[in-house]
Amino acid sequence: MRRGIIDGKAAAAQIRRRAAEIAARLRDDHGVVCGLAVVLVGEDPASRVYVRNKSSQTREVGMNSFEHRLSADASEDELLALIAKLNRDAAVDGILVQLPLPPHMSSDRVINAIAPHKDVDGFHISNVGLLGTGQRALVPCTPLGCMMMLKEVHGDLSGLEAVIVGRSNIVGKPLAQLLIAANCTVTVAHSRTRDLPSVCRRADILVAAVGRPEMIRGDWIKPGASVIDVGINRVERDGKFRLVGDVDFGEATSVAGAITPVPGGVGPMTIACLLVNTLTAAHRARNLPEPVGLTA
Ligand SMILES: Nc1nc2c(c(=O)[nH]1)N[C@@H](CN(C=O)c1ccc(C(=O)N[C@@H](CCC(=O)O)C(=O)O)cc1)CN2
Repeated sequence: MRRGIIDGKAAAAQIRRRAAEIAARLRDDHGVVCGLAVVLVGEDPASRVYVRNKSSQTREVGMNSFEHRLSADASEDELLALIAKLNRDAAVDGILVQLPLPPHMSSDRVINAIAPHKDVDGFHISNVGLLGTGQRALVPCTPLGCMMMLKEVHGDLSGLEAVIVGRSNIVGKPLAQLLIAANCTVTVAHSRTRDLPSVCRRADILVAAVGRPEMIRGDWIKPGASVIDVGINRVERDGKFRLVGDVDFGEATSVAGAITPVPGGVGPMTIACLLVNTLTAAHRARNLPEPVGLTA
């Protein structure tokens, strides 16, 4: 087991280097330039940053990036028409609609309109079902990044006790499926869990994905446990804004065996895994053998 602070930025950079090699091989050996379409609806400042980063990193690894922006008052039908066009576009291997969507749109309807084989977020109901039944799926990027980091720390996860705090569709639930598939014993805790601190203390792997700044305290952590902090919370301290996770990092570092920081932990891995999923989708669409050394 590797101990200490898990450097998500460095791990993501390494994945991008490997993604660039694979994209180059696709281009040189098969004449295919992979394409990722990213759709942003509205002007949410954080979403704009994430979309910009996704597009620039896509281009950096040698893939095509197609950015589509709709105004916040665009209709759901307009968005569905754009998705239908991208589904038909042979230059587009992956489609991603940045979340959250404005309140007048149904994210379920929108996500389920994406062709499942281009759903590089892994949110389409078909990919959710495939993952849940242990079949080949496109896997949501944040959970995929968490698994890569955990495998780097532990190697084999078999038999380990994992506690995930948070039951969202995009992190908690898919990560639970991946950890089960890796032979962990998995508990998904949430806001109604009784005596959350003692549930957390059971964990060899503790994942915090609740969106509550520094909720997980040092004395909730089993000594030596691996702590994966998925939270990204913007808080004001002494008149300045800063990012903190769902884990009290200062308290947790002296107890945990390994821990992801915020920023610089899970976040960068999310975007790197999007590139991985786009390459995976491009290989599967052409019945090419999937590249080795990319997934968890
Ligand atoms: N369609 C999707 N929408 C959203 C997803 C997603 O996976 N697919 N996840 C989040 C946002 N997100 C990617 O889209 C994302 C969030 C954070 C980071 C990141 O690198 N964070 C940095 C800090 C950045 C900052 O300064 O604000 C870090 O943790 O180091 C990347 C991607 C919701 N929407």
